[in-house]
This record gives sequence, structure tokens and C-alpha cells, in this order.
Amino acid sequence: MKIALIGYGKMGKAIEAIAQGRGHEIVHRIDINSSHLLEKEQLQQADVAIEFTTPETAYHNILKCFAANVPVVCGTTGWLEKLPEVKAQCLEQHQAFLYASNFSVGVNIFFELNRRLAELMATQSDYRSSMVEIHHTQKKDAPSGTAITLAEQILEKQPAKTGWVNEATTDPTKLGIVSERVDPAPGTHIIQYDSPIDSITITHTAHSREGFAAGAVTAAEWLKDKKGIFSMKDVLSL
Ligand SMILES: NC(=O)c1ccc[n+]([C@@H]2O[C@H](COP(=O)([O-])OP(=O)(O)OC[C@H]3O[C@@H](n4cnc5c(N)ncnc54)[C@H](O)[C@@H]3O)[C@@H](O)[C@H]2O)c1
Ligand SMILES: O=C(O)C1=N[C@H](C(=O)O)CCC1
Repeated sequence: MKIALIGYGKMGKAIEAIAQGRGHEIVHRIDINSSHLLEKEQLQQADVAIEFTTPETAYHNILKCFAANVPVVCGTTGWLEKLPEVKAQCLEQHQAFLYASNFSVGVNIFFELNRRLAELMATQSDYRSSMVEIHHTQKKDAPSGTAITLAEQILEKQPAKTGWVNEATTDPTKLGIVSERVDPAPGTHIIQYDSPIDSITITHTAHSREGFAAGAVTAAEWLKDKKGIFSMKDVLSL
């Protein structure tokens, strides 16, 4: 499979290593200094594009892939306000798009645990839920995309909460998400339910970027000949 890597930073390089190890060819490595490679003729040399850039650039990069008729896997976080528009464009232009706030198999299993735990805790009014996410200091967005996905799952199951805030809170109607930035943390997410009697905690800790990169390559292999909008739930049959 021929891959265009859009974003050749920490994730782009980790994806390159996994993709080449699986026998794929990287036809373009596109970063901020080589954005001319986002032109239609260049992108069309790839079977699929994998986009890990910045919150400011993801939207335009994805639209360039649609214009070139190239399926795109996107892992960039921090641009969710534009996601509905991208999905609409994908359908209108009959393209293929797969977004995940986290591509690792472990986190996608953790999402399932989180949803079930939130469901069980929905009627337990003695417990207060909260979240902590820990990442490296170069991370541009807070809270992490993964934390937002986890928060949305909790809010869906707990109607007493009306939203999340990116700080610790005693407001029972809000889910507090504390963001810590500590090097070299690749990504830790902790969900807590505390009552005066006891606490329940579930944690996912990434030991490296390998899980994110391997998941993104698996998603690209899966998306290559498809049309439509997909998620890691589709790829992993969860
Ligand atoms: N979904 C996941 O599983 C997952 C995992 C890790 C990171 N991420 C997200 O991926 C993104 C990238 O993370 P990173 O650690 O690789 O960041 P990074 O800063 O190491 O790399 C970003 C890259 O984007 C490039 N870039 C910037 N503007 C560009 C443009 N206009 N066109 C093309 N390339 C451009 C930069 O040159 C750089 O190479 C972040 O949003 C991060 O939150 C997601
Ligand atoms: O390193 C990052 O940046 C990460 N971003 C994703 C997020 O925001 O959830 C996934 C974990 C690593």
C-alpha cells in the first residue's frame, strides 16, 4: 500500500516505522515545509493518507485529500468544532474518512470499559466522577482528544451532568478534567468515582507511541478501498 504521511513529527515518524515494517511504501512525507505535496497530483500517488499534524491545519489537509479522491485517516486532535463539516463534506464528495482521538487497541477497549462503568454509576448518587489526563509538555491541546471522548461517554450516561470543564471542580453538574503536562508521558487517562466510603479508579497508560501508530496503520489498511465515515469501532469490530 502506498501511504502519504501528512505530518512528519513524532507520530508521523512512529507511523513510518510501523508501516515500513509491514511492507508499505511511504510515497510522501509532508510537513510544514513541504505543503506543496498536498496538491492533487502529488496526493493521488498514494492509496491512503494518514494525517497527524496540528489543530490549525487538520481541517484543510483533510479537504485536500477529499479533493484528490484519497481516503484519509486522521488522528490530529483539538479541531473537533470542524468535525461535523468534514463529515458532511465526506458524504457530499463520496470520500472515505476515519477519525479517532486515540488509535491504540488498549484505549479503544478502555472506551468500552468507561462507557459500561458510567452506565453502572449513573444511579449511584454518592459518587462524584472526575478525570485526569497526563501528556508530554509539547502537546498543543488540552484536554486531550481522548479525554474529550471519555468525557462525552460519561456525560451521555449521566444526565445529571451538563458538561465538562478543564479544571478540578466541586460543581456536581460538571465533570472536571485535570490536564497535567509532564515529560515524556506519551498518554495516561484516569477516571475516578469517589464517595465518602470508597473510590473506583480505571486507568490507561500508554508506554510509548507504538500503540497509536500501529492502530493508525491498521486503520489505513482497513480504509483503503472503502467509501464513507468510519471509526476505530468499525476497524476493531467493538
Ligand atoms: N489519535 C491518536 O491516537 C493520537 C496519538 C498521538 C498524537 N495525536 C495527535 O496527533 C497530532 C500530532 O502529534 P505529534 O506528536 O506527531 O506532533 P508533532 O508536533 O511532533 O508533529 C506535527 C507535525 O505536523 C507538521 N505540520 C504542521 N503544519 C502542517 C501542515 N500545514 N501540513 C503538513 N504538516 C504540518 C509539523 O511540521 C510536524 O511535523 C496532535 O494533534 C496529537 O494530539 C493523536
Ligand atoms: O501525544 C499526543 O498529543 C496524544 N494525543 C492524543 C489525544 O489528544 O488524546 C492521543 C494520546 C497522545
